[in-house]
Amino acid sequence: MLVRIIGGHGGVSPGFRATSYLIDGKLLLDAGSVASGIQIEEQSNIDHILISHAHLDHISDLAFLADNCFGMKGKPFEIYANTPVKNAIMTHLLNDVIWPDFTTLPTKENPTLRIHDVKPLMQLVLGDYRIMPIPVNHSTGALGFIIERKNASVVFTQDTGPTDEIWKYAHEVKNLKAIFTEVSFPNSMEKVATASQHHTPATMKEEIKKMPKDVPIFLGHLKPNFQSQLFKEIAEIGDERITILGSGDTSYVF
Ligand SMILES: Nc1ncnc2c1ncn2[C@@H]1O[C@@H]2COP(=O)(O)O[C@H]2[C@H]1O
Repeated sequence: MLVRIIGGHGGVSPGFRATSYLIDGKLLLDAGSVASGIQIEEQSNIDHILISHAHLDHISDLAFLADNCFGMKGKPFEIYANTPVKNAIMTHLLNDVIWPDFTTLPTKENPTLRIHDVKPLMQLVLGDYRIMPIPVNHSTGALGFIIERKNASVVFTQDTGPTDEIWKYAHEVKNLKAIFTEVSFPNSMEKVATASQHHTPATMKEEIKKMPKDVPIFLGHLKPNFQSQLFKEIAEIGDERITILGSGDTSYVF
């Protein structure tokens, strides 16, 4: 499984892109930077898109992806989201006011985007991938995913504060190769992190105790304005398994 970090930050600023991870060029995990971060031909090769939650930094590029690839693919981008998240996207983004409803364009029968309901804890099979969507502690309907292909499984919590269920599932997974999760705010901003359901390095240090042992941990969603403080405080966790997602277009093979 090749995981390409198109964008791995918790905000947008020069050098920092919002969350979009591309798996094997075909399966996209969140649409925070897919349109701004990769070429249009690569965008049009994507088959399936998992959306973790409805916050703008995870869905904004659905709009630009649809516009870029309109009429190019010959088939829709198949999007999978929890029902409240799907409803939010349709009501607040693809509502023919903020952006055209690309789930009916160019035609209802053969649209640019098609959004399917994901049921939490019901396994989804998309091509070669088996995907378990698991509720996490973030905004309404937020899901993390455990994705398995052949002999590799990877946990993606996406945005979350301290959470439990996904770690219970992670302990049951065979061939777990990596955990992608988040640290958004420095320790001095723990109140904001708690209010907005995110981690600080201090809360991540506790969270790591719930995770399966000896599995590499990738930390993303750092807020752009707190990079240097976050790098320092994450180093102070003192865990050799940790890699911080950087600003470059980086890929990892599992
Ligand atoms: N209570 C809050 N106080 C300050 N900022 C917040 C609060 N709630 C949400 N936010 C910010 O709004 C952002 C929405 O997207 P995120 O969840 O990535 O990160 C969130 C925070 O950066």
